[in-house]
Amino acid sequence: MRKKEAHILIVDDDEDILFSARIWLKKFFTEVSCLSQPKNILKFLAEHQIDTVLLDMNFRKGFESGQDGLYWMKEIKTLEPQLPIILMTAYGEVELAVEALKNGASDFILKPWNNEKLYASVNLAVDISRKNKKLNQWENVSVKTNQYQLETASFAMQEVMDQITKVAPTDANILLLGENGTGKYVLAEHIHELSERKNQPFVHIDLGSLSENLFEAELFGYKKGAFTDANQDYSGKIENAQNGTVFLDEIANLPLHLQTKLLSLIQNRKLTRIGENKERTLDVRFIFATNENLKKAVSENRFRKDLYYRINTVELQIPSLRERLEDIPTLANYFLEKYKQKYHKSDLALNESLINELTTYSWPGNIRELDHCIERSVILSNEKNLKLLMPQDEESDKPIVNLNIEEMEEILIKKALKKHRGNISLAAEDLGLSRAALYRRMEKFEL
Ligand SMILES: Nc1ncnc2c1ncn2[C@@H]1O[C@H](COP(=O)(O)OP(=O)(O)OP(=O)(O)O)[C@@H](O)[C@H]1O
Repeated sequence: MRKKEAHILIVDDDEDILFSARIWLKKFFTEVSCLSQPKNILKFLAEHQIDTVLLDMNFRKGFESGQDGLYWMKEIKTLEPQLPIILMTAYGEVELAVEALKNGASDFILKPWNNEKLYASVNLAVDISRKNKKLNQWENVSVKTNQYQLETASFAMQEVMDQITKVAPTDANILLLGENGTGKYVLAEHIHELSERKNQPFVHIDLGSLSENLFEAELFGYKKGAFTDANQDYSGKIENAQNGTVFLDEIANLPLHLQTKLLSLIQNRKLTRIGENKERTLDVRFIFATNENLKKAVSENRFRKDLYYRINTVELQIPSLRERLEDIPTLANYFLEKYKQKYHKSDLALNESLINELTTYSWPGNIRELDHCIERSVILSNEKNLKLLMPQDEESDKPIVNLNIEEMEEILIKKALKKHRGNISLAAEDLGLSRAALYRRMEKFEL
């Protein structure tokens, strides 16, 4: 079995526990570190990218109240609020478990543990940690890509992957075009991993999920006093990617005046923070993405032509899922395996008729929608039989080729909004879109 790229930290004063947990977890995860003294946790976290912490609750003999563990958990949460922490104790009290979970523990394990359960708990925490890192768009994220299914049987996708292999090791700017959920982020991260910059930061900046008035400060940084709220010097996200890769997502959302500033930055490789005269030399590789038609944006003067030609040194069109139907079985099985493990339903399987059902749907939300569909189906199926819960779509049995995608998108969005009584978050989740992406579409269809 291929090990998952993740760094697990175990903190316990019992060397035997450290030894046996490490041996077991090393089978599944690439890196497992141990600390016997909790006072060293914060320094360790500051120096390493950790995905999950396994933390003992009692470090002092005679003090078995669990308060030590709760104290250290709070300390960790102050430094890294989203880092999943699994607490361990030999004293199985329900109250303690409840208190730990209430205080933000992602799970609670009793010693001596069952190895399978320990693995399942850590594995789930690692997945959550990755999700958090991705959601936290403004943090430096350095997760590896082997948690994805990148092999493809589709000719169109093979072409994309071939080009990626060629261009990834260079510093060429790359523009990834494709609908929402086609895997542009996944591919950007893959490109970074194939490049010489792989051990440097990979910084994802999503211009679709940020308010426009934060763009400049967040991208370029500022000097203390540059504007009312600038209480201290602040390095922008682009600067934070020094020596690494910046993935600038939803680039079409960048307003014209910042397009000019970005163009100058890409051309001159010099960055000036807001309110500063000093130029800082920048060494980063840029990857851009959008689901908009940039050529159209250029023709409508919403996007600078010179910037467009600067960012599309290599332009890759990522096919939608309905254009790569041959990948649906592999992707669906990949997600099924993931969720079988997560929800402890090892007997579920996809048969031919279920695969057929999957391939006759049009997947407007692409891989993200397929992912959610399989997760929902696993959760709601009984232990033995997988029942597919396809996205609600009366149109799904019509031949795909004759359908107008735009119209279908609109129908689906209306349905999702109706189903969830206008709740944007739930509708977006159901559709496999981000909230920002759903808002953009609602604007487009004037809903
Ligand atoms: N090759 C893949 N293997 C496994 N999961 C994938 C793959 N490609 C995409 N996914 C999953 O599908 C979802 C959408 O992928 P991603 O965020 O990369 O798409 P995107 O094109 O950047 O979407 P958006 O434009 O909405 O931001 C994610 O949950 C991602 O993990």
